[in-house]
Amino acid sequence: MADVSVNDSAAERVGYITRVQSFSACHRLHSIHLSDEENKRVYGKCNNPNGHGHNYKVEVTVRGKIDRLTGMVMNLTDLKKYIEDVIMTPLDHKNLDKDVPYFASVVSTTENVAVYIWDNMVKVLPTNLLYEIKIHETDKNIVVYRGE
Ligand SMILES: Nc1nc2c(c(=O)[nH]1)N=C([C@H](O)[C@H](O)COP(=O)(O)OP(=O)(O)OP(=O)(O)O)CN2
Ligand SMILES: [Zn+2]
Repeated sequence: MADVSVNDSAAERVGYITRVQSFSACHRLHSIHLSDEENKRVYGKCNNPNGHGHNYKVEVTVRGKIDRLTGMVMNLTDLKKYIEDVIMTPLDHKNLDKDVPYFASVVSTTENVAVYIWDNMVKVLPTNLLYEIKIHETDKNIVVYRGE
């Protein structure tokens, strides 16, 4: 009798799975490549030396074959652990510009936060699995990075 517990379709199925994680951090938009005047003009209120905070919401999406035996693209419990190591430990309740060495020379826009998370997530995930980092900086400001 056929084993009905596995997906025995001949076609290979590809799935996208996402885990959402929130973290809180403060920052100031300030580029070391611009003068003080240019920084004020480009970043406006976000260049205020006192900085400001966000409750960031990050969506980490992986894309891959749905394993016929396990029924998973990858185990979400493993993804949760990677997110803890790559996002929560270095970024949560931190001053991005002062506490995260990467942002000493890279301006902490949400685009660059997404690149930072991407670059560190690809180091720990199985090859070619990471598909997208989406960050909700505020309810209205959303950034997507796909490694391009
Ligand atoms: N391309 C980018 N532009 C801006 C970024 C960024 O990361 N990438 N960041 C900021 C500021 O840091 C700040 O987050 C924006 O704050 P604000 O405009 O106040 O946010 P809202 O749009 O949600 O505020 P509302 O006043 O409710 O519209 C600026 N630009
Ligand atoms: Zn900001």
